[in-house]
Amino acid sequence: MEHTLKHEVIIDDTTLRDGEQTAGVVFSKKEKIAIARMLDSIGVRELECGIPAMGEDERAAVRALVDLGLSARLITWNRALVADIQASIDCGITAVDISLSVSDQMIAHKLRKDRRWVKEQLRHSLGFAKEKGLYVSVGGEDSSRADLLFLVELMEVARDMGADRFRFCDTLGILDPFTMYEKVRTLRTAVPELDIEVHTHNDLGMATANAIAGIKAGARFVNTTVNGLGERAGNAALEEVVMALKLACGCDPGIDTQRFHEISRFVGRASQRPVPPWKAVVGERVFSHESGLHADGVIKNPLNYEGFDPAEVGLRRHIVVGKHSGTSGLVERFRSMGVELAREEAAELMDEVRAVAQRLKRPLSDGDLRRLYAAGKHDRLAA
Ligand SMILES: CC(=O)SCCNC(=O)CCNC(=O)[C@H](O)C(C)(C)COP(=O)(O)OP(=O)(O)OC[C@H]1O[C@@H](n2cnc3c(N)ncnc32)[C@H](O)[C@@H]1OP(=O)(O)O
Ligand SMILES: O=C(O)CCC(=O)C(=O)O
Repeated sequence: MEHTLKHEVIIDDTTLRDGEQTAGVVFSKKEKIAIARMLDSIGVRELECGIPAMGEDERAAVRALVDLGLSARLITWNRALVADIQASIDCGITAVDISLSVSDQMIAHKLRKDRRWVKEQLRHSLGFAKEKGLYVSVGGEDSSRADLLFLVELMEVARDMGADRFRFCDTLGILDPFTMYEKVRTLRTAVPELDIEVHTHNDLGMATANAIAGIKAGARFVNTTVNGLGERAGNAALEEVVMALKLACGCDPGIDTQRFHEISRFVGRASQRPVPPWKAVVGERVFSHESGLHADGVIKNPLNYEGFDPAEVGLRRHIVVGKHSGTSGLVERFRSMGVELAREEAAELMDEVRAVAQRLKRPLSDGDLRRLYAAGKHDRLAA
């Protein structure tokens, strides 16, 4: 496996399509516009923005997004049906994902067709889309369970008919990164003329890892959603994929990450799926340090215990005082409250700090600390 990325990576964010498919989530048109503007402004180059076949409300939202004149390319999701594609065209859309189930499981038991039908339907719908001058991603739903030779056949049809890329979907989120790498690499080698897009789900907690594996195997496009929203356990999170590309793969996809926290909070509210404080990259508390040795290390030099500067994603560092604290963390926390505490004084307070944290089952607030300090001072005066 190659460890450094040599090719460009384009983020196609599908918060407004797969993200909104999270069971129970609905974005208003206004929220869709705000999300699209935010993603566009931070440099996301492509937005999968809806499904015009759904009806008039969805079409109105897609049209409104088209009217924004964003820099990002807008792409819609379509079944391999001329009517779906026409509905996208009617919204002013010039790029479409044409989706077909490609695993034998789904071909037989969902579409209730056979491989020949899938190939024919691809030819028919892709032919229509190209005739209309559209940019096309051919979406292979359930690619991860499909026969690779059949995928190669479909990709060859797609390539020969002028498709712009093939979307390899781990629809059920069942792959591990090593298998993902091998499958995408095989397809990339077999049909090098057709770009690959990877779409991963988080059912086994590997959406981001699989997205990165697909990119490392040669995929040029990657799907993400803000906060990892999406069907079931969600998709690869935008903030995770971008930071992993930058920090673990040495590849900058050109995104201004400083607004990640703000965008995450907005999408959390709009989706009514609040972001857990421990959510990787954007969780409110992922730069909180309580453990004595960690707090000491991070105070001396943040790089000791932080892989990147919290400000890079719009967050702040917190020194938390609680059951696992040590003297350095306590001194630093008092300093931030305007109280200069000698190390010895802090050491004397430690037992009480632990006891309070243990009793309350939570970290100590500024108020708790002031009370402890005042009581300690009183004791010291009395002694
Ligand atoms: C993996 C994914 O996330 S793919 C994206 C899926 N997203 C969504 O489903 C959200 C939006 N969906 C909808 O609003 C509706 O399902 C619509 C408008 C697409 C279709 O609605 P309806 O016509 O009422 O049908 P329904 O929802 O029951 O869809 C099932 C039909 O679509 C067919 N179908 C499913 N996928 C495809 C495909 N890729 N290409 C062609 N037909 C397909 C099924 O075979 C079935 O056809 P049948 O009734 O002849 O058996
Ligand atoms: O484009 C496609 O075929 C489907 C994309 C998708 O949402 C999935 O497979 O999970």
